[in-house]
Amino acid sequence: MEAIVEVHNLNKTYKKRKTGELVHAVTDVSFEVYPGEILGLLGPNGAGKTTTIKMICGLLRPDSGAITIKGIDNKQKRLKALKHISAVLEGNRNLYWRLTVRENLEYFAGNRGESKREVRERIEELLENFRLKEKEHELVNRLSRGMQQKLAIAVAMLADTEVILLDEPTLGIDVETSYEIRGMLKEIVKKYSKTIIISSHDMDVIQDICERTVIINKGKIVINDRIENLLKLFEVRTYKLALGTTLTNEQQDKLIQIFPTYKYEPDRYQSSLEVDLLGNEEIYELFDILKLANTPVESIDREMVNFEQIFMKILKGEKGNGSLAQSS
Ligand SMILES: Nc1ncnc2c1ncn2[C@@H]1O[C@H](COP(=O)(O)OP(=O)(O)OP(=O)(O)O)[C@@H](O)[C@H]1O
Repeated sequence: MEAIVEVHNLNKTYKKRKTGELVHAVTDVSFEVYPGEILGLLGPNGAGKTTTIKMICGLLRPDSGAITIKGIDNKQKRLKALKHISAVLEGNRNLYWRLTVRENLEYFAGNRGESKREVRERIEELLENFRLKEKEHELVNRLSRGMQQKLAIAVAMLADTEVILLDEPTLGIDVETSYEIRGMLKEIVKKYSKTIIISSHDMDVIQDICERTVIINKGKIVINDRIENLLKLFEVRTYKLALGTTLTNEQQDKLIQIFPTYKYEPDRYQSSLEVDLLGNEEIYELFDILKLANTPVESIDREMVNFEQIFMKILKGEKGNGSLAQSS
């Protein structure tokens, strides 16, 4: 499948106004986005997500590198390329605060050359899809942040572009509306065959709605992979065991060889032992060690690693189990 957005070796440096110091906001960033995909740009604050999004939607000029949208270079044929993209940027909701929900939709639909009936139908559909119908006559400045964000996305949908860029769409929004927006985005992609690039520092949001994520840290891509693969790559299970007695020195020597990160708290009546296991085989090695002194196991609890822990490991530069993470 051909990519709909291609980003090649982007670089952007800012100069701090006060000190003149250079900030390398984006360094050699390359990735592709495929039609129908929701791609997550994930990274901590200051990672370079907004800068990347602004370069893709033509609001910032890269120092070097290229961006193509549907094969059109956005430097050489800027307007033609940008016709395929709409964006909702964080903190800048592109809405008229003194107009109502419906009036905003009517205003932004106004200059698209559609007939009045077509415009009315589109607006009705968006009001329904974004569950804004009951607030259609409310002034935007009276709406909650979550409602404003839903309207901003609905306005972006009016342009009917294939690609939609969303910068931190759930930031500062209550949990319920955040879930509602996530659900809507999934629906939009399916129903209207859209491609979405979404930036967030929230692992939960990315894991919930994206199939693939590009993780950025300090302006550089550290990983570009399917979330499912990342979960497999870092599949570590922590086993917590309650033991009926203490471990012998020989058992502890063996443990440190096989499970270097193990945690042990001895207690005459009930000791606790925590080990991280990568593969299924290792559990047998653990039982072999316990058998050496016939240590009774009173209970076992298992915890799976979650995407948030994986994200932290990736930021710390860990490579996962066995196969190396790719970074392009
Ligand atoms: N106009 C600017 N002038 C100077 N430095 C800037 C400017 N805009 C961004 N930066 C710096 O560039 C780096 C990347 O910022 P960017 O906003 O792209 O990151 P981000 O991942 O979107 O983070 P956040 O979630 O905090 O917005 C940061 O160190 C930021 O301080």
